[in-house]
Amino acid sequence: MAIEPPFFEKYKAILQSSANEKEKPSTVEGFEELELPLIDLSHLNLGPLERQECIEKMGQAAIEWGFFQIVNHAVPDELLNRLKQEQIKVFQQPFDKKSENNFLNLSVQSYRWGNPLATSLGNLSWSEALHISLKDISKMDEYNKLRSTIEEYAEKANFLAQRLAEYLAQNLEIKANYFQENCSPSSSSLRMNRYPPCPYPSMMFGIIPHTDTDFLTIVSQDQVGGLQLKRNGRWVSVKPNPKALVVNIGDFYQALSNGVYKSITHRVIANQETERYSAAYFYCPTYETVIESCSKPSLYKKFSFKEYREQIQKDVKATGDKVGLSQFLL
Ligand SMILES: O=C(O)CCC(=O)C(=O)O
Ligand SMILES: [Fe+2]
Repeated sequence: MAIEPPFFEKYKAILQSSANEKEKPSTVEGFEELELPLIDLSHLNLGPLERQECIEKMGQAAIEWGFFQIVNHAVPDELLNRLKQEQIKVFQQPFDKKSENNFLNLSVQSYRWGNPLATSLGNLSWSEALHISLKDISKMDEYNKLRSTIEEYAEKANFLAQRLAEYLAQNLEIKANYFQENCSPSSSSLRMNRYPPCPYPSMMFGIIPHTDTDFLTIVSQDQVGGLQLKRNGRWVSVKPNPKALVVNIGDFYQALSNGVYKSITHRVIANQETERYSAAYFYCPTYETVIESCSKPSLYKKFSFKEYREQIQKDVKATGDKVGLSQFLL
């Protein structure tokens, strides 16, 4: 039975009606490949000077790039490899099974593919994902070793995300226990992405341009590449580093830091030959948490995670896109 989602059937009409359009998404230019600022977390344990330098470097990357990569992050390679192997196994299931409502006993829409609301070439995406809200993890089926591996990974990722969020807070006027008070291991989520080879890499994305709805995201990616971020108005490719995890600032940290840290638009380009896997851990507060700028005058209205999500749902329905933080500008 076929494992691939029926991308072609779904996108056929858009592809045909756009066949003569000049306006194609710019997915295959010769993109510059850049190495993200590299933060060696082992420097945090060297001495007070090295520690301060490391924290400042992280803050500077969050200001100037909204992205950085970390090494010596204490998540064992063995665990990351195991997560990827389990991820491969689950995506190799037949499409009919993956798209069942109670697949793995997860909530509806945990398994996602393509862009269900796509109306034009610019918002077609050629990927599938398992988006797991970690509050649902205890009821998830084990399925090989998937659930227990996710549990193990989520614990490490949560610990790491909290530390990163707290170090970043030290450069700003954010209370030391802010994240401890507002985030819990079950308020975050893990999104496992699979990007199958795409026969139309010049016409569509792996994931369309977006910012992340969270404080920060930790991404583990394989060596295929394809992640791009918008930097100074241009798309640049992130050079994969087998030793590093990628970290990016999300909308909530941008709001909390009053625009100092940047939630940068990023995307994944499609690849004609090679399948790609990634896993993104979204470090989020509880739904009720109200996010408010840490300094005055505030750029943004205060909002709860719940309100933010509802606004996204409204905007996606109306415009096909999430709009995001600009909806909350004062
Ligand atoms: O696959 C990647 O490298 C990034 C994925 C991503 O941006 C996301 O899941 O939000
Ligand atoms: Fe993302």
